Amino acid sequence: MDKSKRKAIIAGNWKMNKTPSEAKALLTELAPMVKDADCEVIACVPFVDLTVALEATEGTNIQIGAENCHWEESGAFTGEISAQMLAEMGVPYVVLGHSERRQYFGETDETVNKRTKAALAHGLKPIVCVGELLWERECDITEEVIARQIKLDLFGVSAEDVKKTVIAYEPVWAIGTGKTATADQAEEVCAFIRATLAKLYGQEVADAVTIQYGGSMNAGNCEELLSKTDVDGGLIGGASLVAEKFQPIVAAASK
Ligand SMILES: O=C(CO)COP(=O)(O)O
Repeated sequence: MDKSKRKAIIAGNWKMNKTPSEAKALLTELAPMVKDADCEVIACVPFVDLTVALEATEGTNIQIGAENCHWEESGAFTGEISAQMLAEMGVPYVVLGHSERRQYFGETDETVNKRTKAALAHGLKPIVCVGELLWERECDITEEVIARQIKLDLFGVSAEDVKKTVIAYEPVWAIGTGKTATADQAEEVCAFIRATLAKLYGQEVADAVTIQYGGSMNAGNCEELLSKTDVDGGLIGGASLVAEKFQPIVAAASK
């Protein structure tokens, strides 16, 4: 399938940044700057910012996402937020399996899989993050690691649901380090992800899935990264926290 037929998605992942008042200010500033975007624009924000973010973006083309969700609907899981709760709020997207969750909060492929299924069951679109550590790249097992994550994270997810799922390729060594994967490195792995999806679900499904690159994407490097055949968008951390830094990435994806 021609890349132009896939919807490009530029998503900010704010991580643990922005209080509710700061969230409102950023989204209010950003909305007019991206109103003519020819791609999907998403801001994934801390749970406590969701209400204000949904209000501030009402009637705009910015969609809101959460940064995680639990797989149970409710229960004795102190500190957790369920997919059902997010769905009732009207949150359309949720980031799952981010490397920071895997690294610092014990997230495993098994729990990413459970969260992904719960999100889909409640009509949320998951942005499932995969990516290799530096030593895994140096040991030349990047493809092995990525194939394993894709297979386990999507285990038991139907082809129809995979089409609603966004995959974000985020090499862990490129996150917040200022060290970006080259466009060729990003393309190589994003193409490998699509080939893995094709093996599991068939080419038609694989061709329909949006695959993002994430890891120090910014105004200076986004154009080359986004020009690649299998890179359909970006998941952006640092550069999503300032409207003037995020807007050029949206503009590059809209070309
Ligand atoms: O982790 C990321 C997005 O989820 C990338 O973060 P940076 O853009 O800050 O490297």
